[in-house]
Amino acid sequence: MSEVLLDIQNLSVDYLTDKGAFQAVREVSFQIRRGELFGLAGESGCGKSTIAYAITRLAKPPAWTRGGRILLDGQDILALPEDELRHIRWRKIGMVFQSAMNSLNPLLRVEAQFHDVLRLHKGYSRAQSRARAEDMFRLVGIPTDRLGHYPHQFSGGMRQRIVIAICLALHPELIIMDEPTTALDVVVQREILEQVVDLQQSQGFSVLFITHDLHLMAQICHRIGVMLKGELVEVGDTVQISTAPRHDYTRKLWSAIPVLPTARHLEGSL
Ligand SMILES: Nc1ncnc2c1ncn2[C@@H]1O[C@H](COP(=O)(O)OP(=O)(O)OP(=O)(O)O)[C@@H](O)[C@H]1O
Repeated sequence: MSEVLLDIQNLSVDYLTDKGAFQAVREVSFQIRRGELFGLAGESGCGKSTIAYAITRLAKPPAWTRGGRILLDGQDILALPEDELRHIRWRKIGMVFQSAMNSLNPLLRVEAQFHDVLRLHKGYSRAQSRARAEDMFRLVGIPTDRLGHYPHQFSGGMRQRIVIAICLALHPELIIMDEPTTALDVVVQREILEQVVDLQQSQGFSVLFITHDLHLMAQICHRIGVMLKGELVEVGDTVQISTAPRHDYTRKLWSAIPVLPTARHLEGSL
């Protein structure tokens, strides 16, 4: 079994509102191993994104991480000073969110956006950034002569691939994908996720994949955690979660889906 990359221990996050503290995440613990695709499932509002933001420490008030530890490679992210955190964000943890394709700067050619990130985090020259950007474009299947184009010259699916490519350019150990393809049509969604699985296998990074779509999740993840109202009610191998769920709520989630999944059984590949 591979070593643990991310170890979340008893994580609790509140939102401090006028009416008092709302406990959005309560005592959640799970681990993600190196090279593992881990899915976090559960209905809207159960706390999935709150966990994603807590891991990156991008959560802003009124969110308040009340307790717990988030160890990345044994280092507690919650205890790090802000300047050290900046090194970890993007370099060690990459993020692709639902609206990521709109996070590209519309006024800058894509090549320049690669350079901004690579200069800032790796000190790359323009030529080094260009070479890395070309590699990344090849990796996500976009012709390299399109690096000089502006974001609006690409389709939504291609823009999302570009965001993934920029994220991968920094070689992160963990990529958090929060509903990364929800805004795209089903065919493009599938193509991108298949590509993420291929990239994950060739590059070896770990993924925390967040979606309300359990069916989709079961097709790409090795293990799945199921959340209900701020608590993690079940964690298991994808095959177990899809064929023999232990918790009533997991069964309920499956029964809400018309077809049973063909779970991707990747046990042993980790
Ligand atoms: N800024 C905020 N202030 C108060 N409550 C919030 C805030 N942000 C989120 N919440 C509440 O925290 C809970 C968890 O929200 P979160 O976005 O983490 O859920 P989620 O599972 O990711 O849902 P979705 O799939 O809809 O994004 C929800 O009940 C939400 O209403």
